[in-house]
Amino acid sequence: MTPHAVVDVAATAARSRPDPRETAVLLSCQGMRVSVDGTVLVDDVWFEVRAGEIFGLTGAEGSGKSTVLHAVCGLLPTDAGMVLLDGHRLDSVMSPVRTGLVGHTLQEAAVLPCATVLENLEFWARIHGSELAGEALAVTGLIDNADAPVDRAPLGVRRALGLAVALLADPRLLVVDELTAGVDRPDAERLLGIVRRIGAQGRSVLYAGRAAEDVRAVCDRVGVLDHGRLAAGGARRPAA
Ligand SMILES: Nc1ncnc2c1ncn2[C@@H]1O[C@H](COP(=O)(O)OP(=O)(O)OP(=O)(O)O)[C@@H](O)[C@H]1O
Repeated sequence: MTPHAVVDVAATAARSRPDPRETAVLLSCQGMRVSVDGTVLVDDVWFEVRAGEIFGLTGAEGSGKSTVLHAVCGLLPTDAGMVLLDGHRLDSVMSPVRTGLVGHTLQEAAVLPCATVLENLEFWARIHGSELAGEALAVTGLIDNADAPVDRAPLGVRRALGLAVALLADPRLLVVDELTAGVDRPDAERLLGIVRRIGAQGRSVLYAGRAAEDVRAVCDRVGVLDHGRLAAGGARRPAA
């Protein structure tokens, strides 16, 4: 079945990575419905994220973006439809986060507020048994802020730390929520640059945010959520 209400942004720039329109489907969300205490939060949500693709979800406050992301990460159960990750039904496999298939920015990364950016990253690296702290530090550009105490670091640095932590398990799919909300413009641009770099490495990204301009600036294709349902929408991705 074909996902609907998603506009193909199409490739606008020459890329070194494979064209995501021609790669295998990594995430397939087929008619997802999520309810909490009998209230339907999202319903009939269809979209696909292909290998190496940056797929965006945007929509107004409360439209259901975070709900979809939590369900994709296995953190909220779906009660109708099907979510396939790498061809496997989400409800029939181990937590995609625990298995390292999916990494996300849905939890607070700066858990040691008085410690530095690097110490926080190393803390999470130990939790994940990961040796990728150096690589995560490099791709997020946090090398320059490694010694900054996180409680005094700008929000943009804390958000970049969230991305770095999410990369520690080397996930096939990176799930990113509200990366630029409340961040000043220069830092927002830096964060969007990190997402582009991560995509350029061939990793798939599911990127959600209220700031439609930012979502369109980094994504290959964009779906717009409206009151828990996917409506039309789209944008063009600028040249790198
Ligand atoms: N645990 C919950 N129990 C009941 N209702 C919830 C719960 N979580 C979210 N909601 C409601 O579900 C709807 C969708 O919320 P969600 O956070 O997914 O939207 P969003 O698009 O991510 O919003 P925002 O842009 O503000 O982050 C909202 O009406 C919200 O109030």
